[in-house]
Amino acid sequence: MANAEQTTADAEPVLEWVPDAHELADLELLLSGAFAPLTGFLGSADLASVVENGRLADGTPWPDAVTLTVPPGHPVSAGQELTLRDPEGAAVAVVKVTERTADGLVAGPVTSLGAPEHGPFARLRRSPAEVRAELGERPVLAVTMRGPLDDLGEITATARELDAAILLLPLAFGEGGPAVVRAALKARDALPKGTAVAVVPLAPREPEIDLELREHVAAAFGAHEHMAGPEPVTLPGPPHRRGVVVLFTGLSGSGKSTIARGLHDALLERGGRTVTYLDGDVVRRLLSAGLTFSKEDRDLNIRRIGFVASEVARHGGLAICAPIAPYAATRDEVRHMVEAVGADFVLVHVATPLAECERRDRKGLYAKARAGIIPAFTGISDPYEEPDDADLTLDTTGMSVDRAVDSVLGLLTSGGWVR
Ligand SMILES: Nc1ncnc2c1ncn2[C@@H]1O[C@H](COP(=O)(O)OS(=O)(=O)O)[C@@H](OP(=O)(O)O)[C@H]1O
Ligand SMILES: Nc1ncnc2c1ncn2[C@@H]1O[C@H](COP(=O)(O)OP(=O)(O)O)[C@@H](O)[C@H]1O
Repeated sequence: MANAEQTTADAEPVLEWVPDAHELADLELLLSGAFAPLTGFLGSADLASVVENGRLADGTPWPDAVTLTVPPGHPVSAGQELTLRDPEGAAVAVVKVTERTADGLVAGPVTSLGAPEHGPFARLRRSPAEVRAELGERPVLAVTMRGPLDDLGEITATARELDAAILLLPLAFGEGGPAVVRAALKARDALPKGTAVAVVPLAPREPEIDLELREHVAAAFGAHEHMAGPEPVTLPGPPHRRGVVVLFTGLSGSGKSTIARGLHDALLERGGRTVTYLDGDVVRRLLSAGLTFSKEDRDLNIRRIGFVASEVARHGGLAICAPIAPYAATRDEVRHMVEAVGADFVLVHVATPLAECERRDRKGLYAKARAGIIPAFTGISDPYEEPDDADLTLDTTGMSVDRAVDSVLGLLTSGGWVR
């Protein structure tokens, strides 16, 4: 992440940070006025009060912790300005930091550096003030939705009773966001003329808080009445249609690439799934060219592999990767990346013991590592954190390659990913 301290020509340090997707969505709502009366990220007093009794420290009702976390190692402190960037690097806002806590909280009012210009349905992301002006003096019935509306008749009848204009507020966040907006546009066409739509990037919270927050947002958009649309029923597709990433992890020489290649071939022979094998050598030559075997570079290598694999899985593909991936936290990051795109993550630990890997020493690397010619060699002079969350653990000592491949295929078949 490009979170750093940059230096401008006059040597003034520019403090910047890339918030996560949830924080960026909250930021947009703070800037647009949809989170009124909030004008910035909460400090510790407000936070404690909100958590304790659903009110800000001054007693104003507010249901949720709208906060920004910047790791304690970042140089920002109270009294400074922090520029917030989106993941593409565009500066979106400045926080005038009023408080910085030891556990990472950064609080303070935010100022916009320009409205979001792109993203699906950007033109429908209008501010509450714009929408209120458009709807004029009539009472407004706001309907917040996270999925399709199932009872347009009820909405029409309520609006008629109140003599109100209807405002659909699709709460678009993450992968499913565009589908919610499409559902709102479809509903608009079936509702009385004059029904308006404004997209609200409200990240979901736990149900009660979500509902309270929706009330606040609806009120900011000028609603006199608020209806919460039904919760979407999300039926994940069957596993053989879902994307899946199979990550082999283990020491050098444990058998990861041999089994991964065998699995790739077996899946192509069966057919029925699109398969991508991110070969370790190819990755190190292209995607991760120039990276070393330091902890930072190994982590970056694994994140890059995880990113590409999750893009494959996003579109329903099956991705196989076989790096050493020695660190548990980084493997976990990949799991989250994959799950975030609605795909499944399968971890195979090729747990062939070091002694056997060293005995095989296919590339002569262990001998060089022992001789100190290759520094920081996994298992010899660099750590390997054994997984405790593997879906399958294979010690290939005395095992044929076919049997190893069959056990992985068996796992994928029993999980329904392969038929
Ligand atoms: N210092 C050190 N430690 C471990 N491995 C080393 C090192 N230097 C080079 N090699 C060779 O690089 C291969 C491992 O690369 P990976 O990309 O899988 O490693 S990592 O996941 O980023 O840790 C690994 O290949 P495999 O044997 O296929 O695992 C080694 O051949
Ligand atoms: N059951 C098995 N599964 C995988 N590899 C095995 C097995 N039995 C012996 N081997 C041998 O072990 C070596 C593993 O090397 P490789 O697949 O390159 O490991 P890695 O990718 O983990 O570094 C190969 O020479 C392979 O033929």
